[in-house]
Amino acid sequence: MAPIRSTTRSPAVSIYKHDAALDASVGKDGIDYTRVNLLRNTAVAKLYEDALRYEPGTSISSAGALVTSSGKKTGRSPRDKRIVDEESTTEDIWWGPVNTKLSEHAFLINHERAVDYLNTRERLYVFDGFAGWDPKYRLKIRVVCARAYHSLFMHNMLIRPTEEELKTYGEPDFTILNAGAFPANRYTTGMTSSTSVSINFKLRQMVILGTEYAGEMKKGVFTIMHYLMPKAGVLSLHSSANQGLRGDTSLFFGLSGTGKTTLSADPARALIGDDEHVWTDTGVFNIEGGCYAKTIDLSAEKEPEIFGAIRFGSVLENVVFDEDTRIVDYADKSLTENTRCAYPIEYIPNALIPCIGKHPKNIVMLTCDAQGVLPPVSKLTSAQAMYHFISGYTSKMAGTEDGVVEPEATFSACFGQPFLVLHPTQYATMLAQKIGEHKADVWLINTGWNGGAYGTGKRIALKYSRAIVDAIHNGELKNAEYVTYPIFGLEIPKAVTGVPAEVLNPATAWQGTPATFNATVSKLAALFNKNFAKYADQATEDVIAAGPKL
Ligand SMILES: Nc1ncnc2c1ncn2[C@@H]1O[C@H](COP(=O)(O)OP(=O)(O)OP(=O)(O)O)[C@@H](O)[C@H]1O
Ligand SMILES: O=C([O-])CC(=O)C(=O)O
Ligand SMILES: [Ca+2]
Ligand SMILES: [Mn+2]
Repeated sequence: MAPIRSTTRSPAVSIYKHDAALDASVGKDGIDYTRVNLLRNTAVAKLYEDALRYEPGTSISSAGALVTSSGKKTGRSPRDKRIVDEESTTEDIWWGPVNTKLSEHAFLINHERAVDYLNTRERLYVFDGFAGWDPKYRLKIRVVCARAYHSLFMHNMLIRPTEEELKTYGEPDFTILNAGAFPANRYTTGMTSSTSVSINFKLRQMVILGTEYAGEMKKGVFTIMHYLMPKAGVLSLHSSANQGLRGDTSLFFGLSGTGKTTLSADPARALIGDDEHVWTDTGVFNIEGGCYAKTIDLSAEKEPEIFGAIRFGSVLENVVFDEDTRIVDYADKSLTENTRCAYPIEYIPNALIPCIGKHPKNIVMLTCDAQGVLPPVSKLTSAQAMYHFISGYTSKMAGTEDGVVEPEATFSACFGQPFLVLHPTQYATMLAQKIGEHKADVWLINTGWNGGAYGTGKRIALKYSRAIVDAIHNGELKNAEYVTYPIFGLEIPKAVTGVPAEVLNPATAWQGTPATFNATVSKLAALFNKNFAKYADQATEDVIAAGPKL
């Protein structure tokens, strides 16, 4: 294997300014690229063989997917995420709720720990890929890791280079050093546990210690894009996207578990991407080359596209299967509720490749309301759209984040607070401008509870949420009659084809007493108001007025 370091740099990246002096030092990322057993962009079959041979807990499912174990951590660890405080970015970063400072020195300690671990492995995997389908904004991402599982995961999730692109790849723009099987030193200044996920924008590196959950790499790339894209004047989004036959694009925003992946896989529409996009002056592009679907309770009947994407090449995490038949039991939550599958986007039959769409016509904000009081669908004014985007209300579902065991009301700005690098209002301002310019319609869909709160009511049927999405796409809802939902001031359609009318209004759907209903509405409205108070000094009058009125 030839050394993969070279001094050439492909011209694809125009938005990321490289400093020659800094590049020279970054080039020395500590990894010995001349070593033996350095496996770069290795064949999928070979990664299967290595994972099966060297990584305990690895199997092949009856469908041919690689079943892997992510070890102790089966979800992300947001409390262990750090961003390096250094002069070139410190003024830009939204320090506070999600971005915690790490000193440059502490980063170097973590970095050295990761490098020493990686360099002393028997085998080392390198995957060179891209983030971003639009060549103008594309980043070259290198992933260095010790597990074949992690390399295959990123092979699926990043955009896979052609042979030609690999030959001329040159230096990466960003490198992820994943030494997840090895812990951070808890006595390093700034560490609060043995898990550490840290990003250094100056050195263009991310270091992972003490967690083997593969989603950290994927969401690390997203965090990097959430910094670089707005700096380049374009808007990064925690959303899925698809496109109808007439080229009409829809975005589906939503926090984890709200239905981005599920609802964007639609046989009538081409899939642009399931989780991370960027809205530019020319349209929308996917950041990723693959999808990462939740598989809990997955069935071929309800989610045929996703079920069918689970085959040779897919990485299936933390699922339980029958010892004899190797058939996966998707209902089994014994390892985690956050069971997942990562597959290349082309495993979805109607994926749009390259994954670039036109300007969005419809924008859906997904929320999974475990209180059961937000309507299954409502049409938002532009002020309401801003209010709900900045609020980012949902109930965190069990599993995706370490420590969450049952639905928990949360406000996650821009429907993706854990991944924001700049202040939420910076993304919101860009979104408002784009919605106005392209006259997109905005909808709020509650894919959560209906008829009562978590514990008494139940989650709204997927077929109803799909019928609502269809009614948005075929124009039925744009021309529907609406009633105003009190307190929240939301416009609810009186009828939607395929959905029982009583389900559409939380008041008529409610199975409990009117008193518990009113109390639940008031409780949630108060939570909204309390949360929004922190943005009040930055929001305009009409946006503030778009919130609930108690
Ligand atoms: N009415 C519904 N609408 C959408 N999804 C539903 C509904 N009812 C149940 N579900 C389930 O909820 C889950 C939605 O998860 P999905 O993978 O789409 O989340 P996501 O928004 O893509 O999150 P992440 O950002 O973590 O990937 C799926 O397991 C799906 O089967
Ligand atoms: O990052 C993950 O593990 C999955 C995901 O997409 C999210 O949480 O938004
Ligand atoms: Ca998803
Ligand atoms: Mn996501």
